[in-house]
Amino acid sequence: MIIGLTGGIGSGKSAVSVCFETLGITVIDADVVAREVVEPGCLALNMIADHFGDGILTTEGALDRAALRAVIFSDEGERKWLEALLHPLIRNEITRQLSQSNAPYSILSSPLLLETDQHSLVDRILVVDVPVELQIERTVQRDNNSIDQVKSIINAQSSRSLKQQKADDIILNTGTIEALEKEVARLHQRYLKMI
Ligand SMILES: CC(C)(COP(=O)(O)OP(=O)(O)OC[C@H]1O[C@@H](n2cnc3c(N)ncnc32)[C@H](O)[C@@H]1O)[C@@H](O)C(=O)NCCC(=O)NCCS
Ligand SMILES: Nc1ncnc2c1ncn2[C@@H]1O[C@H](COP(=O)(O)OP(=O)(O)OP(=O)(O)O)[C@@H](O)[C@H]1O
Repeated sequence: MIIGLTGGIGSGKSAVSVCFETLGITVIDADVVAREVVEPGCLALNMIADHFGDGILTTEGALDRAALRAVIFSDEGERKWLEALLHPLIRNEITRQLSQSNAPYSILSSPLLLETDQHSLVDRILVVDVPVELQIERTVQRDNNSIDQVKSIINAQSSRSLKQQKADDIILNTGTIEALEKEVARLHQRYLKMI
């Protein structure tokens, strides 16, 4: 069984993932996979440098993630171009990693589970949910980004209400990390019974 974990930027996917990993569950993180497919030497990185120019690379030849983030969240056309290149590669690598899991069930954590065809890889959808104001507050604190930058990323993602509609299970992450751990432990017991 594969559980798709989603939620907007800063909603708490990584925090939830840590709780599941502590319980022995394999978590594949689409953001981590997205980094793997653009490592130096990969064809995708060369294509990104051809398209955006060498200014999108660091002096060491790696992807300048902050520079690309600034470009794609201020220009929808460029974001679509990047997604068309990377999403098929990300999906292939996710599928490969999921097939190697030996855990009782696995989790695919992805901010774009519902926006991409990644949702077809999962059996259930778990949404980690917070009000947009808290999402912005936690992201600004974590990433040291401006409120406007975070808002432009949120605008590129599906709405809170659409995620709630598509969810089989919802974790409301407005409490403490301890409350989150308890909620994950409860869901874990439910999932084990479903296998
Ligand atoms: C633009 C990039 C280089 C910025 O890298 P950075 O290290 O600053 O951020 P990171 O990758 O950790 O992403 C942070 C968050 O941004 C949001 N985000 C990232 N890409 C997208 C996107 N295409 N659309 C909407 N939100 C996105 C997600 O909430 C994600 O969790 C990177 O996010 C990227 O390569 N994005 C395109 C690939 C993609 O769509 N990844 C999402 C997982 S499938
Ligand atoms: N219940 C909580 N109480 C306090 N802080 C929290 C809680 N849950 C998450 N956080 C903090 O909020 C920030 C965002 O959480 P997290 O990184 O897990 O979100 P995410 O959904 O993985 O984000 P992204 O989409 O950017 O990958 C982090 O700094 C995290 O430590």
